Amino acid sequence: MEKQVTLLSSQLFQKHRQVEVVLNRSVLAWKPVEKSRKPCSGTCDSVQSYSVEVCEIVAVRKTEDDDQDAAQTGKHQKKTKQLYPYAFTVSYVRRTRQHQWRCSEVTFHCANQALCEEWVQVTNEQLSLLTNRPKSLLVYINPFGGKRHGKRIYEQKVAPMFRLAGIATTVIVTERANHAEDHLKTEANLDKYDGVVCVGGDGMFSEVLHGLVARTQNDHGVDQNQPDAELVPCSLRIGIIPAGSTDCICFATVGTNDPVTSALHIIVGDSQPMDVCSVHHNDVFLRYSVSLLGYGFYGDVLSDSERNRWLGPARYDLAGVKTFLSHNYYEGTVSFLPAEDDVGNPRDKLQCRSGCSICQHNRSSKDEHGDVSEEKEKPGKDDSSDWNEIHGKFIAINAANMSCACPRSPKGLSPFAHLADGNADLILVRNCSRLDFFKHLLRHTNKDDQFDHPFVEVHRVRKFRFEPECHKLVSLEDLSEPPTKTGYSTPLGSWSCDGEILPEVAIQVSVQCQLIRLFARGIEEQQQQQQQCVSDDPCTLCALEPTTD
Ligand SMILES: CCCCCCCCCCCCC/C=C/[C@@H](O)[C@H](COP(=O)(O)O)NC(=O)CCCCCCCCCCCCCCC
Ligand SMILES: Nc1ncnc2c1ncn2[C@@H]1O[C@H](COP(=O)(O)OP(=O)(O)O)[C@@H](O)[C@H]1O
Ligand SMILES: [Ca+2]
Repeated sequence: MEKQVTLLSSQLFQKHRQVEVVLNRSVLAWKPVEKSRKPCSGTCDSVQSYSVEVCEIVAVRKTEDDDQDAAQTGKHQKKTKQLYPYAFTVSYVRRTRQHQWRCSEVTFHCANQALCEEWVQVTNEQLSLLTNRPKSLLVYINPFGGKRHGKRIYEQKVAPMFRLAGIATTVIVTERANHAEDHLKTEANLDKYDGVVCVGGDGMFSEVLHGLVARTQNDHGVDQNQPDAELVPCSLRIGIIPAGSTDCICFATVGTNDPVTSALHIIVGDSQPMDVCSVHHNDVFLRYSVSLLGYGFYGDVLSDSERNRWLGPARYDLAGVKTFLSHNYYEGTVSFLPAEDDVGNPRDKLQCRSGCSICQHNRSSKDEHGDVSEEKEKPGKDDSSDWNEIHGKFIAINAANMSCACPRSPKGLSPFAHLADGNADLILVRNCSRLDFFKHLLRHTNKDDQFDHPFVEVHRVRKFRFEPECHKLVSLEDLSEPPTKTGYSTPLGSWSCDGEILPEVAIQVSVQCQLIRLFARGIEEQQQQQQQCVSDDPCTLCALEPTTD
């Protein structure tokens, strides 16, 4: 282990007490010089010593007089200011409950100006060594996503933090659907940026995904229409500021749908690789999917919800109840190529968490530059002989490329699916009674296993195909127009692809391992959250107020 060299160590003043403050390359720590009179009285037996990892410092700056005046009104404070007239403030990530992050501040007062400036300078030097942090971002805001708060959320909660962290931004408020996608495909000068941020829901994320992936393939001469084309990974990371209706891509990669938490993950420069499903109809590229490809129930919910967009997120609940009551099923054939044996299975109870070993296992198949290494080329399962085929009548066919955890279903459609393992979980719900289907749906909201029903099966797959049984029904040619997002369901049903209706029902899907990266780190284990107890003010582990003198 690298020996930690102390870069700075001083006795400073914080909250009217003297503290020993130490900075090394990875940690900023401080503790009262006198033995703390009031140790944390919670269960964590933490003494009053605090530490913040340098990689979780948002900014350090000289504290302006105005800030000090506002904070210091009492007699003690005035005395502090006389004795220690110079001060600097460190803003840092503090973990609160349920994976939420907040930006906390601590101010240290110094007796002399040179010392204060040295602290600001040396800490800033350490921050500038963190090369994974974005310096310049291209931001797209959908002003009509979710409850239509996107612009306000960005301006009030996110922009001030980006400014604090010294991140330059170009902000585009979209004026129409596909504005962000078109801009990314053709106009945007991407060399200027370290990442792209979307403010909105899964649909807005999908626009940025399509824009970036298409641009990258174009730049490298890769034809997206070729189902077997080796797609080139995108170099820019994508950040999501959740302001949509479902926000499952944000929720499943960060652990919460909170704009401030997402902004902090962007600022600290997190990186989470993600699989992307490519969807083709014959040899024509249709769309990419990151969250849910759903046929039958979820396709019908989406088709129906589109006509009630004005309802905001509640449109899905209304459409959900209507679709549930109509109780349609669809006949067809699903064929799939199973995942390799060593990547777990959808019921193994191994949740994808920050630093997930199953996803790491696959990371070795793509190096940092996205080149394909031997591992990927090794002879694996043969595409032709290992395909399985299932014919049946299905209420729902869902391909979850990741858990799809969201506020409606905190464990998600497939709780043990992985963000970056190169596979998707294919869930088949066969025709069953309304009551049985209701029981299955209800299990998405509690701890019970939603796959533990005789009419449900689930497979981890690398590729799959679907062919509807259309000969008994109206053929596609008889329909005057293809199914559109304007909302009607056809006798054949339709696929919802991350919240967009696909124009075809017969599709071929292939999981593209780690095609993109997000400004996220996957959901942190509870333990990872608790490690920071000593740095919290107040101590979040004990949920106590800070012990002030
Ligand atoms: C009985 C309660 C059952 C609750 C079941 C909840 C399951 C929720 C799984 C959600 C998976 C979400 C996957 C993500 C999809 C998104 O990409 C996509 C686009 O998002 P965006 O609008 O933010 O752009 N969103 C969606 O497709 C929305 C899916 C929402 C489905 C809600 C279904 C509600 C079902 C209610 C049934 C109630 C039966 C009541 C009987 C009396
Ligand atoms: N300015 C705009 N006007 C209308 N539609 C837009 C605009 N910007 C983006 N969209 C579209 O709105 C749809 C929904 O956006 P999203 O942000 O996902 O919200 P929600 O989660 O409520 O569906 C997306 O399909 C996107 O293409
Ligand atoms: Ca996956």
